[in-house]
Amino acid sequence: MENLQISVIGVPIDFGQMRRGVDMGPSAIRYAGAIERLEAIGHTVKDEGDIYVSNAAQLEVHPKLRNLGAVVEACTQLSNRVKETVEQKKFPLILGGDHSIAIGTLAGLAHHYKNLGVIWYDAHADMNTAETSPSGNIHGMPLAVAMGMGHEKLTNIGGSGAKIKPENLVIIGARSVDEGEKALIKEKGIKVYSMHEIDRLGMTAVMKDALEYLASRNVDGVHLSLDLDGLDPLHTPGVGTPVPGGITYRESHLAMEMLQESGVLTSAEFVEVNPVLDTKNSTANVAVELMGSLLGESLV
Ligand SMILES: NC(=[NH2+])NCCC[C@H](N)C(=O)O
Ligand SMILES: [Mn+2]
Ligand SMILES: [Mn+2]
Repeated sequence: MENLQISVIGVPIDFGQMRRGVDMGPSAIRYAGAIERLEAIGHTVKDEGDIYVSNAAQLEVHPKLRNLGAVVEACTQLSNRVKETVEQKKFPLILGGDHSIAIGTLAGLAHHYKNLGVIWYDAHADMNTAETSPSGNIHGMPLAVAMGMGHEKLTNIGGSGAKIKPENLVIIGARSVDEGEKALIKEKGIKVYSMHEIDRLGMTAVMKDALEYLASRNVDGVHLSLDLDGLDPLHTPGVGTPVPGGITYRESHLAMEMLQESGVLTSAEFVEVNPVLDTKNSTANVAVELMGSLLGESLV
């Protein structure tokens, strides 16, 4: 296994949704031992600290995009930091924060990767716009924004236009998808492995197929965006929008191990860890354990 230079960037924001506390996610993940765990594998890990997010941020209020200004400000900073990290040939590992931060991550990656593959490990499809969103929560919108859809203050972060191609996206674990999102998935022909495919084919076949699909797209990098609510809330209770019937703990380790084995991963983010809703930091612990598998820890 290749030893990486990993830059850990925390994004302590909870403005992309309504359950306060997910801003403490980066701390919880650090306290669960993320840095030490990755160092033990043999990587060189630099904790770059957190992006500054004012916890009083009511920068711009928008009727259908909750805390728009605060999200734009944090994602703009994150986009710059991710861009710099890639330029320095380091592996960006982003700790959330709610999933709205993926807008910044993908915008930063897009400066370098012109044909990026994205694996979206999530109970949700996160491709609403202000028009389709049932909640107005921006954490349900990052994939739409990255595909170039939505409010221009969001789509212009890190430069205008689309940051990823719909045909380079793979969603794994979906089981709570809104009507507008379903229409968009159909329209764009997006590859989704819902819980149905995971149940039916098993995680081994799903990951094999997903990785072959991305390889066939000739991607120049692969970003993993892992929302802890992709797992079943039995394993990761500390999330704001839990959906029962999710991916198991073992299946998730297998998915991470297969992704590691493929050797294609170029960046990752772990989001939606909310310590206020958690029990004894168990969700942050799972995040760190999955990071271990993702970045090359071996069982024996
Ligand atoms: N990153 C997340 N947990 N997203 C949940 C989104 C839930 C719902 N689809 C919405 O738009 O509000
Ligand atoms: Mn989710
Ligand atoms: Mn999500």
